[in-house]
Amino acid sequence: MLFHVRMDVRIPHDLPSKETAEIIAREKAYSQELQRSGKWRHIWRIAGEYANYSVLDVNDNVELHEILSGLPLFKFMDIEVTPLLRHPNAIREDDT
Ligand SMILES: O=C(O)C[C@H]1C=CC(=O)O1
Repeated sequence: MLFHVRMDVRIPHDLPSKETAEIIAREKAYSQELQRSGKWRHIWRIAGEYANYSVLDVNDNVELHEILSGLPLFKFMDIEVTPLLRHPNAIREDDT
């Protein structure tokens, strides 16, 4: 199942910089591992914002929730999820 996910990151300004750097490093490792596994298909920076658009390919809503709630930055994010399905006019065969 494909999901489009928007993540807006709002790290409190008073979080110590060492802690911020450590969370961001863990976030990178976590998302890159999921990208390597194929579960996290796309991640795009939204120009001018500390936010991203991502496409995740997961088994079900439960797995999506587990992945998103496991993000090291989860508690500092606003997340918006949109379920996707194949468009009837799509011509790419390898993109279900
Ligand atoms: O958009 C961001 O920078 C937050 C984030 C979510 C996954 C990731 O690798 O970075």
